[in-house]
Amino acid sequence: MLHGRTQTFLPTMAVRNISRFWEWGRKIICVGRNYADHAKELKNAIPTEPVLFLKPPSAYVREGSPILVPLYSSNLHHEVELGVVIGKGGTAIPQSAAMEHVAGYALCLDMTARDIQDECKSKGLPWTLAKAFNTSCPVSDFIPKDRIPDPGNVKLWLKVNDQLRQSGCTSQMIFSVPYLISYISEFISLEEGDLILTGTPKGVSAVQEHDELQAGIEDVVTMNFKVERPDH
Ligand SMILES: CC(=O)CC(=O)C(=O)O
Ligand SMILES: [Mg+2]
Repeated sequence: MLHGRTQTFLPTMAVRNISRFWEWGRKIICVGRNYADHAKELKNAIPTEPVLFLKPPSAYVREGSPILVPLYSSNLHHEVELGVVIGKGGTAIPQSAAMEHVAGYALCLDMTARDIQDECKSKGLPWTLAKAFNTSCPVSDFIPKDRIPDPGNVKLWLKVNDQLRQSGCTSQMIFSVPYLISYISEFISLEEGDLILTGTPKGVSAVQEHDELQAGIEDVVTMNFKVERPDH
C-alpha cells in the first residue's frame, strides 16, 4: 500500500508497433531538391548528390491536431512528400538490398518556414529553425509496403482550401528510394522506426492560419490538416 492506494506495477517493456512509428522517437531524415522542377522553382542548382537534413521526432503531428505556424515566420510553405518507414536497421546498405529494409510508407508534409530558410541560406547557416520546429512533419497513417509495389511510381497531390497546388510523381525523383537508403546509411546508420522524407515536387506555396490542407497518394491514402497560429 502506498498512501492508502494499492501500488501497481506496469510492464517496463511497452510493445512497439511499426504502424505507429511516429511514437517511437526515431529520427526523420529529409532529402532536399530531389525533384528538378522544384529545385528550379526555388532557383536552386540540380544536385549531383542528395541534400540531407534532419527533423526531430517532436516535429511529428497527426490528423486531428493542427499544423502550427512558428511565431517567427510569415511565410510557411507546404511540401508534400513520400515518406519511407525503415523496418530493419543497417549501415552502408547496398542498393541491391535496400528494399529489404523498408517496412512501409507514409504520406508526409515537410512544412518549411521559407523566409527563415532563405535567411539561413544567405548567411550560410543551418536550416534547423526553418525545417525542424514542432508540427513541421505532418504524417498520414502507416502504409504497409505491399500497398505501394513500386515507390518509384507514386502520384502525390496536395490541395489548399480545395485548390490543387502540388501534383507530382515519384518517377520524377532524381535519386530513387533504394539509392537514398544506400546513400544515407553510409553516413547515418538507419534504425527500425526511422522515416526518410524523399523530397517534394514543384508547386510549393504559402499557407495561412485557418487554411485547410488535404493531401493524398492516388488510390492509397488521403489526409487533412488545419493550419493554426499558436497564441504563445
Ligand atoms: C529547398 C528545400 O526546402 C528542399 C526540400 O525540402 C525539398 O523537398 O526539396
Ligand atoms: Mg522537403
